[in-house]
Amino acid sequence: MSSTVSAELPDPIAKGLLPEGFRDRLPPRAEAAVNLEQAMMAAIRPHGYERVAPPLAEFEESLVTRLAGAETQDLLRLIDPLSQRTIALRPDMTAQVGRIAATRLGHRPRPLRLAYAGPVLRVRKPQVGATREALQLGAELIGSDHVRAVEEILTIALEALAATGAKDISVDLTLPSLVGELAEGPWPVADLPAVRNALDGKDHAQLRAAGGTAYAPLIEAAGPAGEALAALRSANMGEAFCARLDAAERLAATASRFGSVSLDPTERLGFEYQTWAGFSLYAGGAPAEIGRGGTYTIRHPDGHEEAAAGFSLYVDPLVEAGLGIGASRRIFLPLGTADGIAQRLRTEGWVAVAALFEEDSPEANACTYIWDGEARPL
Ligand SMILES: N[C@@H](Cc1c[nH]c[nH+]1)C(=O)O
Repeated sequence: MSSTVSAELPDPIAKGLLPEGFRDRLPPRAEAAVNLEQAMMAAIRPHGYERVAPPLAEFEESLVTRLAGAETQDLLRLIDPLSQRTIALRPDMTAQVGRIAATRLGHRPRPLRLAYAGPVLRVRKPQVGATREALQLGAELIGSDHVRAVEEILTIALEALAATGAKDISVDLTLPSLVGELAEGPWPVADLPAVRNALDGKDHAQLRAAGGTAYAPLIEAAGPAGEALAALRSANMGEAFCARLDAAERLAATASRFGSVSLDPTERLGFEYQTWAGFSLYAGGAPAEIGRGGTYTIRHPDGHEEAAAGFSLYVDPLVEAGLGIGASRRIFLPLGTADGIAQRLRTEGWVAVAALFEEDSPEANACTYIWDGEARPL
């Protein structure tokens, strides 16, 4: 967190008063979070994404089984006294949107474009400094994971981020399913988990020991997108993977309109259910990742699977970067201010605080103007 922000904003976490990782959003953070949510949703809506509002909790199994590849995660579970079944608080809204798309909106033509915003809750903190309760918002395009669908999703995510006033935007691209597909195709290995671990640590010696020497070029091919893609192209993955690299190049080109782009083809942390494409978004001054997205697969009740692409953005890191704090002009109206003045000023965009008692003061109400027949700066 930058020093200017921490000087302006009181400490977000009330230690000991709330469980670890939970917070009260105080002024001006609470308002900033709402402003940022509105700015981002306003950027998403004109692309045709209709809002859905799934519930805060639902049956555990539907949260964990809806998306193919999603690992059983730690969920905050409770027994519902009414149904006597285990329900869980949502850690992420994408699976809920997947459930809605596969069931109640299963009859709607594809692609189906849905947007959402609301709190999510994780049992563990995802990153240093991050909270367990987060305000998540996003958009999901259901019915395709074509590169064009991902280009649309990535563009909207970045437009939404830019709409908050965020500066120094950067995008990390990843290819979450690449290693698994190479293992099933041109580069077979005996112990895939060991190879994945070595790639996570970018550890050449461990990679050799795991029998994954063929994968060494993937460690080198991480960095600025242009160079990383060139390195991947010379890694001899075979014809079948050329189209994948062309697609990654298109995504890099899309993202480069908004900021700097890097590629790490083996990054998988936080991409448990994403398939061929994944991305993380960052902005200057924000202490944590702002969002993530990519392609994934929804399981329908009849067993068939449907491709989708989407993104989620998290509001709190942007608040920590000092964004969303509206510069409202606050005016103090002393006792006896004529009727109608307050209302007029408020419709003109002022925050007008009316005195209740003689001893009320502009200072105590954080006002920088006072009304004395006109708005006078203090
Ligand atoms: N919900 C995912 C991101 C995502 C949305 N759609 C696809 N992926 C997350 O927050 O990490």
